[in-house]
Amino acid sequence: MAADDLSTIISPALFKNHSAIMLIIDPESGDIVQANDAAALFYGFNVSELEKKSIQQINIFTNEQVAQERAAARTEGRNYFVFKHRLASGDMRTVSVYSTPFNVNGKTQLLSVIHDISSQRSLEKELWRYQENLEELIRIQIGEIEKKQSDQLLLAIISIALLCVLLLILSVLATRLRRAKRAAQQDSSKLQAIFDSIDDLLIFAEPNQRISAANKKAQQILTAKMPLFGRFMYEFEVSQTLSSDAINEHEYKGAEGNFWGEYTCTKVVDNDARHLGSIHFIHDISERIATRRQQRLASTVFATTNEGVFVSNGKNEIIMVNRAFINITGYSQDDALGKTPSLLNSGRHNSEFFKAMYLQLNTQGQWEGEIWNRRKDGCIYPCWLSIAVVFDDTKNIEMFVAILNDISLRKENEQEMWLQTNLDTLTGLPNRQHFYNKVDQQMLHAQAEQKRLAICFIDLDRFKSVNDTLGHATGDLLLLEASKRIKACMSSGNLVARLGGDEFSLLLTNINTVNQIEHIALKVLNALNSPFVIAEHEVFVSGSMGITLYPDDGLERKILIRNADSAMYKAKEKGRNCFEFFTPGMHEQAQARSQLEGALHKALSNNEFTIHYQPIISIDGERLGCEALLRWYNPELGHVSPADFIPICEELGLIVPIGAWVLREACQQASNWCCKLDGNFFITVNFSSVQFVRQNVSELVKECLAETGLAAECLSLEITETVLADSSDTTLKQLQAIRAQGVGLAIDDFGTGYSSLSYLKRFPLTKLKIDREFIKELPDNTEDCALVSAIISMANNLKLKVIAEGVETQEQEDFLRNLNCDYIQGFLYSKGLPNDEFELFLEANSSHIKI
Ligand SMILES: Nc1nc2c(ncn2[C@@H]2O[C@H](COP(=O)(O)O[C@H]3[C@@H](O)[C@H](n4cnc5c(=O)[nH]c(N)nc54)O[C@@H]3COP(=O)(O)O)[C@@H](O)[C@H]2O)c(=O)[nH]1
Repeated sequence: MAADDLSTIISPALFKNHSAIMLIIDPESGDIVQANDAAALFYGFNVSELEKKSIQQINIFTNEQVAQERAAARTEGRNYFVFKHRLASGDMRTVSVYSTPFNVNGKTQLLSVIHDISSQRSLEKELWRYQENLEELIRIQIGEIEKKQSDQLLLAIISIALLCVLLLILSVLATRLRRAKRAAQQDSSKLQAIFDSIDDLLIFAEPNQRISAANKKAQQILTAKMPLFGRFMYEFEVSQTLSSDAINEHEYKGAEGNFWGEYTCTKVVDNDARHLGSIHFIHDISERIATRRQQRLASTVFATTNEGVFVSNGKNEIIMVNRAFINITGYSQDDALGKTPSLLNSGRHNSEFFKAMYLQLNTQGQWEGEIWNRRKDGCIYPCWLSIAVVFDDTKNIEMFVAILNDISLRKENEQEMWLQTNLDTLTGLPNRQHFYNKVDQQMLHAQAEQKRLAICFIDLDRFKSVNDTLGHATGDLLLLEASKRIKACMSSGNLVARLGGDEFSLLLTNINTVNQIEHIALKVLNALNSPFVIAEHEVFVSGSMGITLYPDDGLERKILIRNADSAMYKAKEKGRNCFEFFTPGMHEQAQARSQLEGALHKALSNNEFTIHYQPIISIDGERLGCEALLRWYNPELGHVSPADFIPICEELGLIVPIGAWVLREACQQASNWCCKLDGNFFITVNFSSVQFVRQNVSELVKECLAETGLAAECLSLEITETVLADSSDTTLKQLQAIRAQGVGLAIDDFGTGYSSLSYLKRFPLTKLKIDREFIKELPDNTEDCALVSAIISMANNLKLKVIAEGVETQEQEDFLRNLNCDYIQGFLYSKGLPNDEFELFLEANSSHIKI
């Protein structure tokens, strides 16, 4: 390493005045940069002359000789060189030169210290010459001595010498052989090292393809730990397409599975052109082949996938689109290339949307989401877009790869599914599930906003009758119309749902005052109370509404729903067509109803029913009959009025078995009494419209008459107008079949339902019962008087017998007698009586009766 500058080696003064010959030489040019006084003295030039010369002008060695000397010094481990320098006088001097490098302004220079070793060399030569002479002299003397030795000894010596020479030659030969062998081994190792450093498979195979040499890579790849030598090249070929002299791509069997190689084969021949074998060179291209396959696969996928793919460059200009992209967007390749993806912009998303998208692409390298795009034809469609950013080595965006899926169909299906799950198919209103979800959602909102909600349950009054009598199709139309009316009463933000059957519910939000709720409730009830014209029928229904408030009445949806239900039942109890706000007591009532329902299910099998018989007496007192009235006594509930439990039996369908039981029992009793009164007796049995819809009443009647032996003429069925309102042929046929048996048909509660005079003509009726509502205020209420009078006169015209029920006073009886009413039924004579009591009544009154 060079010293920093000359002064670190020697001071300028010391250099100048030192007795040693010193030169500073530029090693690149050989120029003598500086010489000291001792140098000037030695070379015979003054200092300035010396400093204009180059060392080559002084050193008489040629460049080759200088190089040889440098090499000799290196080999001998010398730190000096021996050169021959020419002096100004022309004399030659053998010098030893010690050179030390140092830096001047970053440039290396040499400080050379020169010793004149000419005299030392000549002395050495002299000494050598003397030595040689001495040795020669000794050799001559020895030769003379030897000459004097005997011939035998000479011969022996010669023999031994010859032997030694021979041994020497042999040993030299052996040494040379060893060296040659070692050299050969070294050469072989070097060659092997070179071969092994090659990262491809290099195999030498004999003409018969037998492998005789291979590099490390070939060994590793082809057989791993097993020896490769002795195996044949063809053992590793997968196909027989190996070409002997062309670069080709082939598949090979490797130790760890097949691999692909680029194959080259070179024939090796000797000087006589004899084929010695071949060098097989295999470059592993498995990765290239895999990449190529992947690229092929990717381009096939790109071309054939159903997902639209487009690629844009760093400037976001589209540079590639696939077929699916063209199909989805309607833009051809020419339309799209060079444009930015804003070509697809639908205008549905604001700039914030795209800002967020590109921010995520820049920071996270990918974005995906739902987006609305516009096709070339202008149509807007939803897609699922996935964009991936490809960054270059300097982390700049090189391209965007976007995959576009048209999800219109999926959306439609989702929408369809959503509709099916959340909307009522008949009315299109939100269904129960959707309503519950909305309640949950609005409760959270109301809680956060400190607002009040109202949940209103609406049950259509008498809907069941309409459904049972006019049929389900009409019932459906009624529900549809009712839903429209309710909806029309709602302001935005409020929700109407159909919970099922004839139950609707309202979710009123942003409620500030109870008045607001009452206003809406009245509006809805009024809308429902107006007549409906459904399939040419004028139908009258109304609504009963239960209202509960959040958070006042409960904090949980389940509780609020239960409250609204209880309040709705209360409204029903209060006479329908009204609304009720929930009160805590209602819950107990709802529980009571549930208890009632449970008990009703077991009442028949528990023999809890009995029948009371209420006398019906002809106005002239000559004929006697009775109405069978069902009574229920439950050990826990006590006596329950039929007005309470019959509607529930109808709702639950229990009226069918219970009604059949009543008919059988009544016929049985009436059969006895008929016998006693010699056939001059009749009994009326109530039948609900539900019974006509759910069973064949005519058949039931036939069976009961047959079983009990009651004459058909002694039996009348009391049916309500709802039975007649059923326009279906089945009911009519049943009624005709009943009449055909000789059984009478009385229309009950006339004037309260869908009173239509056409019923009276159309159906084979025999009696008409005026409802006690019209009798109650006789004879004071002139309107009722006129009505009852008209009903009796009309019935007379139609040849129908008239029974006035609910007659409690003599005045009422007198009024009815004057109108020629046929029969009287009411507390004036008797309430409904148990079996034995009715028999007593019969006994007491039969003497008045004409037999
Ligand atoms: N489908 C069936 N319905 C039945 C059956 N048994 C009874 N019912 C119906 O239940 C309703 C209530 O009946 P009930 O409480 O028995 O009342 C009846 C009479 O007690 C009552 N009535 C009779 N006279 C008077 C009276 O002077 N004043 C007065 N306040 N009430 C009186 O009227 C009821 C009979 O009415 P109706 O049937 O319309 O003739 C009732 O609708 C029954 O029909 C059954 O087995 N099946």
